[in-house]
Amino acid sequence: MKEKNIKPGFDELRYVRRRNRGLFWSTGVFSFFVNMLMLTGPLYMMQVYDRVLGSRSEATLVALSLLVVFLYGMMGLLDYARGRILARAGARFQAALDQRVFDAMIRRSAVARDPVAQTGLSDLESIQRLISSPVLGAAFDLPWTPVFLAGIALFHPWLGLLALGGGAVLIGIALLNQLLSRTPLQKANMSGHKANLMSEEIRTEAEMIQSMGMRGAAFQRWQKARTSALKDNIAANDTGGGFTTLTKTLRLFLQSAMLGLGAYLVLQGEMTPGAMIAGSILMGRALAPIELGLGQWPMVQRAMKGWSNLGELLAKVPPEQERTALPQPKALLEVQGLAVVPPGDNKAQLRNVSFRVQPGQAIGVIGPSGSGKSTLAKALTGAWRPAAGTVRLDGASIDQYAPDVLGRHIGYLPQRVQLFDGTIAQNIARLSQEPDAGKVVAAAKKAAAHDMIVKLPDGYDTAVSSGGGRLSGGQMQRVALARALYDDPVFVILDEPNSNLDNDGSVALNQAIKQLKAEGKSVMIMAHRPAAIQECDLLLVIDQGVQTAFGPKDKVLQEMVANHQTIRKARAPGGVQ
Ligand SMILES: Nc1ncnc2c1ncn2[C@@H]1O[C@H](COP(=O)(O)OP(=O)(O)OP(=O)(O)O)[C@@H](O)[C@H]1O
Repeated sequence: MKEKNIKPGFDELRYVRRRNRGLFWSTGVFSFFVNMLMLTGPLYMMQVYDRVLGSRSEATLVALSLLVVFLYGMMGLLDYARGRILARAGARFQAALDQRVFDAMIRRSAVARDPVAQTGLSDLESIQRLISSPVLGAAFDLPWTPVFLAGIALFHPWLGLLALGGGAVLIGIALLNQLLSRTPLQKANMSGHKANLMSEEIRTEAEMIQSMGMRGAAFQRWQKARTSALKDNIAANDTGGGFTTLTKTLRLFLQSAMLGLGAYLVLQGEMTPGAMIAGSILMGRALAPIELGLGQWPMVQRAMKGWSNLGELLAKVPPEQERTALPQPKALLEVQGLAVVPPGDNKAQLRNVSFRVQPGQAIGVIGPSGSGKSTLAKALTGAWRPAAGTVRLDGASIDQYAPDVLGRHIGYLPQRVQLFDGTIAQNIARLSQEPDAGKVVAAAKKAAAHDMIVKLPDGYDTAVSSGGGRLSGGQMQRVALARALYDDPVFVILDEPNSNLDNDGSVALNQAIKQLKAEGKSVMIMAHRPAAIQECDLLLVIDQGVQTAFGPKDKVLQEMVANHQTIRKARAPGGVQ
């Protein structure tokens, strides 16, 4: 099958699995020889009991023993090689899909709150772990179970019957185990995942928890989640553990039963003692893969769930189409009839918004809290997809740009600034491992952050964390502004850019906006404070998700003042009620 004909979802997983076919075939061939060599033990026993002990020949014993050492050595080597092949098959499977799953997780999480998007990478890892584990080796051994059972029947039909009956009971137990332990295991996995997420959240918010005296409450919350995860885990263990013990006990019993029945047949003169011992060993070998699989069932179950989650996730998020590269756009933004529904919500928080920004213009977006300003910013950056209407940059709708390319054209300073673990330079260069120093410094200078950064002990190489590390709120905001201006975007969206800035910071910000305008770029500023819209030419007013005014700033402000006065007069004594 050609790569382009693959349907997104399970087909992609199967395709990658098929690409490992060569490795699986060699595992199969190795398994054939390993299982053939498994006969070494039983055959040796037969020879020792029936030949050596009968003939009392020490030379035969020595020769047989040397042969056995060689054969076991070969078996060990082949088994080891098989393990190495499977480890590589698992790693290859993961490497072939990690970028695709990573992208799908991010793209899905940006548009919906979907549980399958939360666990994508760990689902992929659970499949990799299963492929690399001895359980998959055991799966390759499983086809040999009936062969070994048939081999036992060759010693004596009664022994064969016992082996067959025992094998059937064990397979029945395995099926019952799958049926009964699936739900508890899935529940345990889910509650464990929830508890881990919570502890991660508590860890990242440690400072706030400490400063607000929330440690006890946070512990209780986490403890509740952990207790429920432990309870689910114990329930799953009780079910799975019961089956594992049952299998082990039954296997031991069957091996002894085989000896007992064998001894009876020897007494009847129907079999040799060597065959009796060999039958018992073969029985153990035949049932070993079932026992191993049952013991590791949580891993199998986790991988199966991972496979179904991943298939669902990839089906929901098809790979991105290759887009024809567009030339560097002009800073012309046109929004027409835009409506936005936030991910996980079913109500539009922004409706029928239309405006146009020309190169060299700055537009202010004002409106009360919760009116939809940040929602507009997220739609313009392409993070949230419009439910209706269009957003065009230089004539092309923004989905015609590859997301990474659009990210370079549109700089974005979010309302809630978050940095990433790394240096300031890496953060400004949007996580590039080898930041272009020239571009980083240029962006920092534009954002009036350069002087502040070089005053830090390690300058641009100062390590910061998601919460900012040693940076103050205002310093973080300046670094984030530099990040927004990195690589010369043509359109810059600043969501409450001066919320943490002092007077100097605000002046520097306005200077940066002026410079961007002079370069023919355009800027959008979401603001509460008048100082932030000083450099704006246009004003867009949003109230409860609806555009109530748009036009030149002074005209819109005059209208607002006039409306305000009309309302005041109307409310004043003698006014129209
Ligand atoms: N992820 C989300 N899921 C559901 N609703 C959301 C989400 N984000 C925002 N909203 C809702 O959308 C509406 C607009 O929120 P938005 O953040 O755009 O307001 P804003 O104008 O930026 O407010 P502020 O001035 O306080 O920053 C609010 O009612 C908010 O509850």
